[in-house]
Order: sequence, then C-alpha cells, then structure tokens
Amino acid sequence: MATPHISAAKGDFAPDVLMPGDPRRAKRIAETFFDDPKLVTEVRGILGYTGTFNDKPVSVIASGMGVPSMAIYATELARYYGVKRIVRVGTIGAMAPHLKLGDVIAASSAHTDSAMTARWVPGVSLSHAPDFGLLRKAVEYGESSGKRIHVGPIFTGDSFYNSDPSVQPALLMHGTLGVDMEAAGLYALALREGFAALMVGTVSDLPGADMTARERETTFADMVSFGLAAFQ
Ligand SMILES: O=P(O)(O)O[C@H]1O[C@H](CO)[C@@H](O)[C@H]1O
Ligand SMILES: O=c1cc[nH]c(=O)[nH]1
Repeated sequence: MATPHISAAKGDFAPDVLMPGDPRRAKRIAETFFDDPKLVTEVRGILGYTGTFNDKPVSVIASGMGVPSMAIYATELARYYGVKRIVRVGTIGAMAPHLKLGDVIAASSAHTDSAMTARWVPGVSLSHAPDFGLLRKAVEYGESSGKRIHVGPIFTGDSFYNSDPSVQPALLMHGTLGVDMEAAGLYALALREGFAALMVGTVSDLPGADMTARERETTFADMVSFGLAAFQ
C-alpha cells in the first residue's frame, strides 16, 4: 500500500515517528540514533526511515516546510500507516530575549495565523496544544539528564518572509518563546486524526545571529534526545 506522497508498504512505519522539516535531518537522525535504519520512502525527496531505538521500533520522516506540507505527511501516516505518536523535531526562530542559539524548546501551545484550522469550528479559535503524556516525558528527561528545555508557547507562521512586523512584539508580550511553521497544524491534526503530538525545537535564529544551513542540518542531537525520550 502506498499513498500519493509515501511509497512505503503497510507496516513499514513504526507507531512512533520523529518529524523534522528537512529530509537531510531525517537521514542524519536515522543514521545517528537508530539501530539498523532502513529507508522506507523517498517520494519527492521526502526521506523516511525505520529502525530501532532502545530495541523499540521508531521511524523518522521529513515534513517539508509549512503547515500544508506537514499536514499531508501527518495525515497519511495516521490514516494509512497506523502511526500513533508524532514528535516534530524542528528549528525555531527565537523571540524571547533569554534564548540562545542551540537552546531546546518544547511547545506547550502554538498560536498561529495558518488558515488550515481557522474554519474547522465556525466562530471558534481552536487551541493548539501537545499531548500531555509526550510533553511530560520530555520534561522528565530534562530533569533526569540535566539537559535544559524551555517549555512555553510558540507561534506557527505561514510566512518565513514578509510577515507583519507588529506581530512579533505583540506575541512576545503574550509570552511567546519563538516561531516555527508547522507545530500548530500538527497539534490540530493530532486531535482530528487521532494521534498524539509534540513539538520539540532547537533555536536556530536569533535577532543578529543565525545558524548556517549546515548547522541547521547538524545541530539536532539534544532535541532528538528529548523527542526519543518522549516515546519511552
Ligand atoms: O527546520 P524545520 O524543521 O524545517 O523548521 C523550520 O525551518 C523551516 C524554515 O526555515 C520551517 O519548516 C520551520 O518550521
Ligand atoms: O520558522 C522559522 C524557523 C526557524 N527560524 C525562523 O526564523 N523561523
């Protein structure tokens, strides 16, 4: 069984899936963290792998960038491959001034200007929040390992460029830690499609300091450890 966007056979994906935006980050995660990783799909260059971690099956597949792309993969994984838990392992642009490059954030909620969920319940702004069990496991891993994780709201934007400049100060005033382009959509889809979701991210951009493309691809070990710990 394949879907329009995933060529894997039924059973090729584990119930637990890590989901970075970048296909090359997916490959690195599989090669670095998984035992016996196998490529299970590469349609459109969106790489997906399944292996084991701590003797349990686990998969990783890229989402591409933005809510619409992520939504295709998350929906097909849940509907056709029986995926039960998805942890996004992404990069985040910092808004809060106390954050530094490389810091790890778990999104306890995600505000959004994405149109995808805006009309799902007419007249209502839906809350976009993670699965409590996944978030709790990630936080517990931080406590037991001594690795720091910032927990708080982020903003999922539809635009990487040309967003309204007044939005970021207003979001910061309301406690928003940073910005990505998928988390809110993932949280909303999780409720609709019946899987559990969490977003863990690495700060890759600060006002005045950005990671290179290479650093974005490679600076991921801590957030992946948090993501894998959430599944344990
Ligand atoms: O690094 P990834 O996981 O792709 O995440 C962030 O990076 C991309 C923008 O550069 C968007 O997808 C954003 O959410
Ligand atoms: O969406 C994103 C992700 C990383 N960095 C940004 O500035 N924006």
